[in-house]
Amino acid sequence: MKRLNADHNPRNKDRCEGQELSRSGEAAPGTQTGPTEVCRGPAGSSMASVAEYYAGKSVLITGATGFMGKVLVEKLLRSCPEVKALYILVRPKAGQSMQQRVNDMMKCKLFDRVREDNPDFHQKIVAISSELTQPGLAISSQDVATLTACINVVFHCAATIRFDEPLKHALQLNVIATQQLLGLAQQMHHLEAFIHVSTAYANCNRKHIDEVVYPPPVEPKKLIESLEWMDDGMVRDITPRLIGERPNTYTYTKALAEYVVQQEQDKFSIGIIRPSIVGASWQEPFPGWIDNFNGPSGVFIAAGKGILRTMRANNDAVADLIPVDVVINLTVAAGWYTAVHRPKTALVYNCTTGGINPFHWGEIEHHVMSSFKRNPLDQAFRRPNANITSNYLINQYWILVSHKFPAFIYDLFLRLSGQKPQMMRIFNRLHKAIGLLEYFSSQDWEWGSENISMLMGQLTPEDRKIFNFDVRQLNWPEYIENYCLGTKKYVLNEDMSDIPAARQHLRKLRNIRYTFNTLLVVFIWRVFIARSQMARNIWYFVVSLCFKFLSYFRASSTLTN
Ligand SMILES: CCCCCCCCCCCCCCCCCCCC(=O)SCCNC(=O)CCNC(=O)[C@H](O)C(C)(C)COP(=O)(O)OP(=O)(O)OC[C@H]1O[C@@H](n2cnc3c(N)ncnc32)[C@H](O)[C@@H]1OP(=O)(O)O
Ligand SMILES: NC(=O)C1=CN([C@@H]2O[C@H](COP(=O)(O)OP(=O)(O)OC[C@H]3O[C@@H](n4cnc5c(N)ncnc54)[C@H](OP(=O)(O)O)[C@@H]3O)[C@@H](O)[C@H]2O)C=CC1
Repeated sequence: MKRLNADHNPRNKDRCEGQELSRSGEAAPGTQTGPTEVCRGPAGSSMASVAEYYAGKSVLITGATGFMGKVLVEKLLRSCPEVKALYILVRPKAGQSMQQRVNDMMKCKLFDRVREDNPDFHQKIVAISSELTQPGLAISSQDVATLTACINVVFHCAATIRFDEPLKHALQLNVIATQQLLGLAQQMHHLEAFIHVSTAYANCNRKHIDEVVYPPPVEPKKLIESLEWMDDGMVRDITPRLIGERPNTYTYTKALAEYVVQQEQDKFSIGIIRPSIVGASWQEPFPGWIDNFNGPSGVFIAAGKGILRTMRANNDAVADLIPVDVVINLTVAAGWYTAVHRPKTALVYNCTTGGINPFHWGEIEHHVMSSFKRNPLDQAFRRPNANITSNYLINQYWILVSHKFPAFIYDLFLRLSGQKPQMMRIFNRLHKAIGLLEYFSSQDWEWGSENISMLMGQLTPEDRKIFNFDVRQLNWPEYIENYCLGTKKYVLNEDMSDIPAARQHLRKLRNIRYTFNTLLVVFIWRVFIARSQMARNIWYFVVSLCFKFLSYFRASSTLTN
């Protein structure tokens, strides 16, 4: 297995150095001039603003139907209205044709602001049928000809982000499809920038992660060749050995993908975006937009519904959440910078919050819980009251008491009333999902961010507002509040006017709990205390001790007064 030497990947900052941001958030003076020796030299439009650059350009986007891809499409259409066309690679899925899927996507609320500005925005979107796991990405030769003739910028967002993906499939999509897309990009006559979306956790086996492509855990070509002849069982058996310290095939294959992208840096200008845990939008197109259960969103929802009551996480570890609009603003700006300044080597951007505006899992827990108490989700199973702990045994205890026991009682009730039990099944799925997330919520990482600072320094003051990725301005409590409301409105499609009824439901649940606790005390009394002389003696002893303490404290407080 050939291993690459880290020294062969000199740090980007040495070659394309920018200036650090001043504390006020403004770029230091003089940063408008792009780096010189480190770049191929600015292209003709070097002084153009971001929107001016994209005017008249044709852009190719993979993963446009996904969470981040949709936000990217929306942002380009809204903030770069003169963009010529957005070519999106889409596959038919779940019985829907490619075109149906694109039509549905454009009807989505996310596009309301674009629709207001330009009701004909759909004319700029050109859907190309493509299944990324197929040879040649399953793009027709006619479409290949169109793309190679007109594309100026490529944004590669598509990936499998599942943490339980079998290695072969993750490799096929995250690495081989990326290689194929790079092959297509090489044929593009007018390509100015190739932007690859990676993850900040691609190198989560390291504690400090700089903005460099690290040597891959294995030479991708060799791994692809080896896995080709192995059956699924064999691959499953060797996967833990291959991924080593990484927690899943996702982070492993994303690390390999970065390497295959970097290998092409001599052929065209490349940018690699590494977001951390992408959450709901902060500001754009409106606060709190989110459309899936991935990452923390599913955890927040499960906690808001009163299903999740305990989870293993470190209260003091940094929760490196990054709003989706911040990631997309940075991505669009990086596309502009890469095309205009043409850096000689692939520039990596660690798009994270931890080093700049840290917030911790303990604080997230507090704000999520208080937000869902103020604005409850509909039909909660129990009152939202989740706690995180880093202690394995304490977590197991609460799983038993607060998850399994209520699930058992509820399923018993369902069975007795002739319905199908379901709660235990829901908890089993939830435990599997949170088990896969615990790795990320139990520790923290440090990320370098020199290229982010450099990029911010390159933007005009106006572009810094339009493509804002300065997370120092992020107010976490406000963001978390909007995030929780966003899960209610956009993921669960719950009506905000039903909040009073949801609050009433929580009051009902509280009363049920009080009644249940009272009945439990009476039951314990009847079974143990009323029936056994010894239990009664212990009970009287404890009660008299309490009285003695009380009268002692009362007497001593009267004396001191
Ligand atoms: C205690 C409360 C207070 C909160 C404070 C503490 C919070 C700690 C949170 C910690 C979060 C840490 C997050 C770390 C993330 C690291 C990110 C690395 C960054 C990235 O680059 S990748 C993006 C992240 N990727 C993911 O999150 C994917 C993870 N998901 C999976 O791998 C699979 O979905 C999973 C979990 C294995 C489940 O697989 P499966 O059982 O096969 O289910 P499906 O995925 O097919 O889903 C079926 C169906 O269910 C919906 N769904 C999924 N998850 C949930 C959920 N949690 N709750 C409810 N419903 C859920 C899913 O949307 C599907 O619905 P369909 O309608 O599409 O069928
Ligand atoms: N979400 C997060 O927290 C983070 C995400 N990232 C990275 O951001 C990128 C986007 O992630 P996100 O938007 O959240 O992911 P999603 O799962 O929401 O979107 C994935 C996209 O890839 C497409 N895709 C998947 N498989 C295929 C295929 N075989 N052929 C064609 N298209 C396919 C999906 O299309 P379809 O709709 O047809 O399934 C979808 O458009 C990824 O590269 C991910 O690694 C990085 C850090 C964090």
